[in-house]
Amino acid sequence: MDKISIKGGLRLNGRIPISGAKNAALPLMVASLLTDEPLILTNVPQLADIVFMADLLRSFGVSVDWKPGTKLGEGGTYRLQADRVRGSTAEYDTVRKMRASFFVLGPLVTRLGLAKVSLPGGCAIGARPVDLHLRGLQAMGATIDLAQGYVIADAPAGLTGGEVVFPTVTVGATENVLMAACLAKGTTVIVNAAREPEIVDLGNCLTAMGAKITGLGTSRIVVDGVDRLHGATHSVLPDRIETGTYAIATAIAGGEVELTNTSPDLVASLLDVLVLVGAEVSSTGTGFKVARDGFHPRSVSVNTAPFPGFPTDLQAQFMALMTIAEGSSRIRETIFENRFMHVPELIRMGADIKVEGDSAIVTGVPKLMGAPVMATDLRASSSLVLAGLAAEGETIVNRVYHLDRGFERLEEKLRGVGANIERLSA
Ligand SMILES: CC(=O)N[C@H]1[C@@H](OP(=O)(O)OP(=O)(O)OC[C@H]2O[C@@H](n3ccc(=O)[nH]c3=O)[C@H](O)[C@@H]2O)O[C@H](CO)[C@@H](O)[C@@H]1O
Ligand SMILES: C=C(OP(=O)(O)O)C(=O)O
Repeated sequence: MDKISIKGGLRLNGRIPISGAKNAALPLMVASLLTDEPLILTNVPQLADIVFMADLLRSFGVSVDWKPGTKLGEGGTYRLQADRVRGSTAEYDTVRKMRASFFVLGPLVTRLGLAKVSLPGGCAIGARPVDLHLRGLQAMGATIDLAQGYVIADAPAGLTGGEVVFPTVTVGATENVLMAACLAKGTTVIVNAAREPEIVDLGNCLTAMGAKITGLGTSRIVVDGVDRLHGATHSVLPDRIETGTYAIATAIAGGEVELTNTSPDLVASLLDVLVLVGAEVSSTGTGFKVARDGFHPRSVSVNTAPFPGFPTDLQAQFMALMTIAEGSSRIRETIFENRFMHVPELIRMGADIKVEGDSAIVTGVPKLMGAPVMATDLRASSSLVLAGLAAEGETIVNRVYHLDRGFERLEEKLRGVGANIERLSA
């Protein structure tokens, strides 16, 4: 299994081009199931999860062709065409590896009247139930049965619009219901919808495919069903989690880095906090710059929250920064109940962190020390890379396959701004 070695202590300087968002690209690829015409997606990042999704869609008879981008940060182009959909079962082995596989449930049942998708099960960051996905589709007339670990959604005469009220903000269930509603008969109203930029991106693509959607980016989305959708070309929005991760990398290592092909608006909640930490942030034509020069970061407390709040997917990376800040911070995780798996690993590097219920109390130490570490999920792994940038000596991050799920050419991007980082192939 590959490992990543980081020799810490170097400041970062230069430019990092940001890739397309994994969490936008995955549901956008699934949206191809809603039409028999080609859906062309550009700025698609080259990641393990994208390859999984392409394989899953191929298993349903979708033709998937792609060509990679040529430059660092330039995404690939995917052409997906679901004119001969032949299957409607997403097997356990695929859904287990990648939870976004569950997003096919709504599109398959609305297009074919039947879908069978494995329950995803728990994962490293929490139980992650799918009850709200199912309740949403039931509100649109689907019959849901559970058998041998599979969800069977049945709507032989198609779905009908309804009111879907989410008691909790859920990105995935909003996406599942949004896609299903496009081909349902009548109007669907999604109440307490997620407002994440990835939902807006998906909605914009569906609109380009002929869907009738209003309220994107608000907590009330209204979809008037249409008989059919057509093909479209859509560019995947920049990855705000990758953007935020490299912004924090600059704050932890010091130096000045410009993040291009992105927008400060996507990570406004993080940038507000980084300014309090002591970083300088300034917009540029194609993104923004982050700089931290000559002084220690200050401690700032954060609570994770749905967009536009502080993203749970940046919590681990921000915690790495707080381990070397002056003073103490409280980092409260409100979205997932078990998203502190990075804490013991950061402690192995010399951090002072105590977990109290849903919060981690981080007291800054003068320096971290390199160590062999390993994380059990994607963003936790990236937090260990960031800690390694600031640590004295060598950090070896094991289980690199987590990082490959969500960070395109991470070593190359960090090396390009002066980090001493390399992949050690097994
Ligand atoms: C592929 C993708 O886009 N993944 C993102 C998506 O995950 P995902 O879509 O799985 O996360 P959700 O927004 O659905 O989860 C939010 C909360 O709702 C709960 N919940 C969710 C569904 C459900 O049926 N029942 C239920 O109780 C979850 O357990 C969690 O506590 O949003 C998360 C929250 O921003 C991010 O961390 C993930 O990176
Ligand atoms: C948690 C994430 O992904 P997933 O929802 O696929 O587990 C993530 O992207 O940080």
